[in-house]
Amino acid sequence: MLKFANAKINLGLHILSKREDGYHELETIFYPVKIYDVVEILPSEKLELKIWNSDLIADDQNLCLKAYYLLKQDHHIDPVKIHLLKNIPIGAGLGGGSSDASSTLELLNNYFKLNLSKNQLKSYAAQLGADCPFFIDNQAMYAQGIGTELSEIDVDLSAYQIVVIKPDIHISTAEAYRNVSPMTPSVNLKEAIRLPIQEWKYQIINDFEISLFDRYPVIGDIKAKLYEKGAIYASMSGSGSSVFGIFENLEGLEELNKYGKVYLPVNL
Ligand SMILES: C[C@](O)(CO)[C@H](O)COP(=O)(O)OP(=O)(O)OC[C@H]1O[C@@H](n2ccc(N)nc2=O)[C@H](O)[C@@H]1O
Ligand SMILES: Nc1ncnc2c1ncn2[C@@H]1O[C@H](COP(=O)(O)OP(=O)(O)OP(=O)(O)O)[C@@H](O)[C@H]1O
Repeated sequence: MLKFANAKINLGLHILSKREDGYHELETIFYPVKIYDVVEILPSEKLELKIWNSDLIADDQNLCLKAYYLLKQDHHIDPVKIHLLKNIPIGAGLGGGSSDASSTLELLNNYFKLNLSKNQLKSYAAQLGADCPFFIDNQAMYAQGIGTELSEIDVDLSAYQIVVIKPDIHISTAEAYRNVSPMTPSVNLKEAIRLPIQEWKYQIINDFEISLFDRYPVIGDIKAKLYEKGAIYASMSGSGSSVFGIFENLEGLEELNKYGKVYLPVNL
């Protein structure tokens, strides 16, 4: 049994306050993008994880195994072999590990016929990471709280092409949060997203950009280059380091590969 685990981008990201537990209250809009890992579950005598195309260590800290152990606490599930083909860059703000975790929950739910509801799966996903529950819905969602309180929002970018550039910079999410200052947003994100996309440039902000562009100027350079190449809207995604641009067409973007790895949408 196999699942293509897509990535996500953040359309706007406001860090509102820091909580007692060290997490941050935020608001953001998650949007799925056509960059995929592949997760496969196979019958096995013993639990095993194999990873391709990545130097990730296949240990118990991997989110695919964390998802397995989490379900095993409550359900009788036999050992399986999990195959993971990585393509979503790590430390990119694209939710790759989170997507793999949620995809593993869904695959195990189907493989062992656990009949878990979407809400039950989202509850398990929230225990694996703040970005994980979104991937159970896997459609444009407005997120609050630490990122796990989700509500549908009407955003449709299917008429556009989303290009992602990943510079050779790994940013840990925790590090990014340690260096960001919560602030009261000057724009209502749910209203701004309803503006014509041509106006998003001035209204829809990722609060991580201020601190991270200062520490890694090349990320800001990539954003500027995407606009130079005709992006209607461009922004760093999540806690970085990747930057995405929304285009009407993909002509003339070859030069972007000197800034990092270019990820073009894959129409499966
Ligand atoms: C930056 C975003 O990608 C925006 O979508 C998410 O907030 C991050 O979600 P994530 O990678 O799933 O984050 P987690 O794995 O849950 O947490 C990693 C670390 O990020 C910090 N963290 C995460 C989410 C949040 N709302 N506040 C935080 O301060 C915490 O230090 C936490 O220990
Ligand atoms: N299956 C996995 N794929 C990628 N990273 C994983 C996985 N399992 C555990 N990790 C760990 O999770 C951390 C973050 O992974 P992930 O790719 O989700 O972060 P990200 O790209 O920064 O996304 P975001 O910050 O938006 O959640 C990495 O440090 C990695 O070591």
